[in-house]
Formats: sequence, C-alpha cells, structure tokens
Amino acid sequence: MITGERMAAVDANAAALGVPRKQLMESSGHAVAREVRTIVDPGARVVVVAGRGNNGGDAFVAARFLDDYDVTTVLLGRAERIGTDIARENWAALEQAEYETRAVTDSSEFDRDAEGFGLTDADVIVDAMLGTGISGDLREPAATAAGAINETDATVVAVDVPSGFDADGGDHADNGVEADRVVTFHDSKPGLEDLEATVTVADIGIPAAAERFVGPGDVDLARPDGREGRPFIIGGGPYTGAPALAAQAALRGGADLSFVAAPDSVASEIQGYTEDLIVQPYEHDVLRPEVADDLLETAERYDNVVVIGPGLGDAEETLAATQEFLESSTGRVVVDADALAVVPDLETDATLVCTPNRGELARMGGPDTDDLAAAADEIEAFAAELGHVVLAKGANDVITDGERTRISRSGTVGMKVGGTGDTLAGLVAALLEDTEPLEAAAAAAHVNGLAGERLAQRDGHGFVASEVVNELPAVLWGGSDE
Ligand SMILES: NC(=O)C1=CN([C@@H]2O[C@H](COP(=O)(O)OP(=O)(O)OC[C@H]3O[C@@H](n4cnc5c(N)ncnc54)[C@H](O)[C@@H]3O)[C@@H](O)[C@H]2O)[C@H](O)CC1
Ligand SMILES: [K+]
Repeated sequence: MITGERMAAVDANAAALGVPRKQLMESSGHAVAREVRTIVDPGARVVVVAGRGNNGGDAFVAARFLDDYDVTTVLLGRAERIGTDIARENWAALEQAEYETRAVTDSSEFDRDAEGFGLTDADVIVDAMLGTGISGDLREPAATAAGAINETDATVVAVDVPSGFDADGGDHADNGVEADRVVTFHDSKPGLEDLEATVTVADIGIPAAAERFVGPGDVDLARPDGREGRPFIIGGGPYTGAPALAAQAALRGGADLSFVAAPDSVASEIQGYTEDLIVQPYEHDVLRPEVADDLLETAERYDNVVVIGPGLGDAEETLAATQEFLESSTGRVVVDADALAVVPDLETDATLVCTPNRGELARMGGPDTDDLAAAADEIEAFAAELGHVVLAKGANDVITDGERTRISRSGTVGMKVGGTGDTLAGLVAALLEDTEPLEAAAAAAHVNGLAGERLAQRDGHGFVASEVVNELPAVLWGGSDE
C-alpha cells in the first residue's frame, strides 16, 4: 500500500536511479492495454478519455498498444496545454501516427455530443482524466465527462485510480468515475480496496531500491514549504559547539526560530557564536533533575520539537535529568549523543528520533557493526523493540521505525569530522515540524550527507561541521538531483 504523494517520491527516486518517468509511463500504458485485452477482443470499440497530466499520458501509451481495436482517444483540453513533456510526447506520437484522436475544449461539447464521442457505443472506456495529481472534487470538463462515462454500459477501466479518487486520503469524490476495473501502478493505494472495482496492481519496473534507498523524492516530500517551527535545543553539559551547531542547522533547515537551553556557564559563549540563536541559560553547570521541570515547561511552549544534545558522558546527574525530561515529554524529541543511554529503559509518550553513531547504537543494545546497511534488519528489529525511530549513522545511514527501513547512501568520509552529528540532529528537528518522523529522519540523513558531498567536491575532505550547516539550504531547496 502506498499513498499518491509517496508514489511521486518513488517515481523521482526511480528517475535518479536511471529509470525515467517516460519508461514508467510506457510500462503503465502497456499494463492498461493488457487489462483491456482481458475484457474485449480485438476490433472492439474502446474510448480513452484523457486529462492533461501523466494519467492521460499513460492512456496515450495504452492506445498505441491497442492497434487492433477501434480506439478513439479524447483529450479533455487543448493539446498545447498538456501539462508534462512525457504526456505531450505521447499525444504527439498518436497524432503523427494518425491514431483517432479528439480534443474537447469545454464540457458543453461533451454534454451536447456524448453520442458523437461514441461513448454510448463504447465496449470499454479508459478513464485517464485524473490520477494521483488530483486536488479537490472533479472540476469541469472532467466532472461532466465523469457523469457521461458513469451513464454508459461500457466496462470502465480506470488508469491508476478512478478519476476523483484521492490516493492520499483514500476517499472518492461524489462526482467521481465509477470504474469496473482499476489498473494501479507499482503498489495498491489506500482506499482502493473499498471500491466496487476489481483492482490490478501492475509492476511497472520501479526498482525496489527506489523505496529502500533515500533519494531526491524523499527530500521533495520533507522540504519545508516556508519558515516554520521553533525547535528547542537542550545542551546537557559544558559543550558549546554541539547545541550551537544543532540550533543553527535547525534554522538552516527551515525552522523559524531556534532556542538553545544550556548551562549558564556556557550560555553566553553559545550566544556569542551568532545572534541567530535565542540562548536561555539554566542554572548549574550540567542538566540536573531540578532543571528538567523548567525545561519541560519551556519545551511545551515551543513546537515540542526538542533536541537533547550531549550530556556529560555518563554522569549520573545528567542522565537522571535526561531520563526525567524524556519520560515527561509528550512531543517529538530528537535524542542524540550521551542522552541516548537512557532511551532503552525509558517509558514515555514522546515520539523519539534517536540518532546513534556506531558506538552509541551498540551501547543501546543494537548491533555492533561498521556495516550498518548489512545489519539493517537487526536495526529494524532493535527499533521495533525500542518503540522509536532509529537513525543509525554510518558510512550508510539506516533509518527505521521498526516496520519500514530506509538506507541513505549519501555522505563522504569527510563527514566524520566532529559536529556533523549535531547538524544532523538539528536538521531532523527542523523537518520534524511538519513531516512524519521516519520521513523526516530519512530526508535529514540524506540532506546532511549530500551537503558533505558538495563540500568535498569543492574543498576535499577538509570541511568542518559549521560549513555543513551553511550548505544545508542549497541541498534542501536547490533541487539537488543526486
Ligand atoms: N506512479 C507511477 O509510477 C507513475 C505514475 N504515472 C501516472 O501519473 C499520474 C499522476 O500524474 P500527474 O501529472 O501528477 O497528475 P494527473 O494526471 O493525475 O492530474 C493532473 C491534471 O489534472 C488536473 N486536475 C487536478 N485536480 C483536478 C480536479 N479536481 N478536477 C479536474 N482536473 C483536475 C490538473 O490540472 C492536471 O491537468 C498517476 O496517477 C499515474 O497515472 C506516470 O505515468 C508514470 C508512472
Ligand atoms: K484515472
């Protein structure tokens, strides 16, 4: 089962792996033609009703695979307004090859002339008006066309989803097409099983890697569409760099404001790094239990995305305070570095994203290995037992919520420089604002690694974490096509 928006991400990942959308469209269209062949014999009358997006593009391909049928392809709209190159190219091929095509420019034509389109004597109608690109109830001329299609006795074959069906939410527009068959691509869509139609899931050659490995489609999904979120970064000890890097990375990753809580002994030093941070000192030199309550109260005031940075090694005090803080948290918390030690025995309603490096993963009870990708199943089982998202950092990062597991292959040996874990933790916090934890962690791991790759291309492996922070926006908004 996959939603429409995740499908778009998988398409983009497939393209980045070398399987372009036009190839997927060819496979999609062929699958639709094969379905038609199971319903009627050659010579039968088939009417394709196509929209101006890739859903229509699929059906232009299908028409090409139905040469031995009496096919008319009807485009709702003008050809020059077809929305994508690959759909337009497939329409042009139909016209060049003198297939029977017709463009309808307004719904009155449809109303007045449903007969004329041969809808009424069609044996099969291919519904290719709208697929996963739909937004809202059917608009004209699709709405009128859907009504005309629903009134015929033809067998209706829907491309990907019946027009009007929302592949993210799973509900179907009241004025949507009632299909007899649905040929959906790659994986079923939530809610299709509730329709009357017979659903065929067509394999269109998308490599499993497009879902397994994090790619540009995942970054597209997690990209903040504006400035939002106010993560709260808690530095647990006297380190000044870690919370500062995490807080700056959160800002670079799209957060509105970034608050840092740090021991008063170092708070002014952290503020000294940059005016962009709002640093709030807490008494004592480390995170102590009596401080935890105040921090909790503060955290509640923010968008409950919190990053707990490194503590003081395994100092009892700090760990007790961290445990107390996490047990009482209810929001989304990125837990990094020494704070991770308390997570295995934690009872909390908070949604944690744990970002262990190899040693921290092993100490938490996860597998102790350099090759995280090879241990992905073990890490998935560990995350399932832990009950939280684990972003295990290594040459390849393994990101898992205990059920779904992704691997990010981005990054470079230069990323081992100190502080890149802090930039990652801050970036996760920024993306957690409006992206689900697994997706936010996967995209952050990928973007952080791509930032390092860009720096390595420019400066070899001598870059430092503060440069990774500054590189994040270019990767997140620069349309990186890695
Ligand atoms: N997932 C895959 O592996 C592949 C999917 N393919 C097909 O691509 C469509 C999605 O195509 P997209 O261009 O994103 O959008 P659509 O064609 O679904 O629709 C866009 C089209 O519709 C208009 N529109 C949007 N909302 C409405 C509305 N409420 N009423 C009327 N018209 C509306 C919008 O203006 C556009 O013109 C997917 O379903 C698959 O069929 C690819 O072929 C490749 C592989
Ligand atoms: K459709």
